[in-house]
Amino acid sequence: MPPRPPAQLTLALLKPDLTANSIKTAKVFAHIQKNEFNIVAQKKLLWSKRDAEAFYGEHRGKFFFERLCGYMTSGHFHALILEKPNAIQDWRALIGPTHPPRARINAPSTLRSLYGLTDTRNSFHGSDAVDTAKNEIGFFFPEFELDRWEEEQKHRSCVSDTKE
Ligand SMILES: Nc1nc2c(ncn2[C@@H]2O[C@H](COP(=O)(O)OP(=O)(O)OP(=O)(O)O)[C@@H](O)[C@H]2O)c(=O)[nH]1
Ligand SMILES: Nc1ncnc2c1ncn2[C@@H]1O[C@H](COP(=O)(O)OP(=O)(O)O)[C@@H](O)[C@H]1O
Ligand SMILES: [Mg+2]
Repeated sequence: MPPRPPAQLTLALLKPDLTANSIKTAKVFAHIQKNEFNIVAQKKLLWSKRDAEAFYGEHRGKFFFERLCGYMTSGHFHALILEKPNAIQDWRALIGPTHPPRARINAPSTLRSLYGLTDTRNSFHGSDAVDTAKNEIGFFFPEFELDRWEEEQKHRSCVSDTKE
């Protein structure tokens, strides 16, 4: 049996438009389970404008920054830590390209094509790299012990290696 690739964590958001619709939210959690993501932690929260501007600081000054912050403070939303091998890449692939109208043409089975409304109101977020994921997990889950999780991964891979 080939050794199981190491697990990875990513930060996922189900944005306010989606979270406001409990039927669509339930369908998205079913997609998460079907795609074998383990939900390591989750919380439902409401952002202040300050929170939104801090999280999306890389986009300050872009034409859509104000509408993005307005959107992200328009209601409660779910933040999740998802775990699986290649979690970052797999979650980005599942949610699809940033702009739902284009996703409906180029990536019709992705979550943003299925549930996204407009370029800004695209219903999902996923960390775009390992360092981003680490920062974003710390932003939403400062209480999560990332170092301890990484130690546990090392231990799991040692145990599975000795079983080979
Ligand atoms: N490059 C550029 N694109 C723009 C600008 N204004 C709007 N857009 C794009 O056109 C899309 C639709 O613009 P709007 O009609 O204002 O926004 P909307 O349809 O309410 O959709 P969102 O605001 O994106 O939720 C935006 O999502 C942007 O992608 C702009 O000033 N410059
Ligand atoms: N051209 C755009 N027009 C409207 N909103 C945008 C545009 N580009 C990005 N956004 C909004 O800003 C968020 C962050 O942008 P970005 O990091 O580039 O995309 P992603 O969320 O796919 O990583 C997007 O999820 C979307 O809500
Ligand atoms: Mg991004």
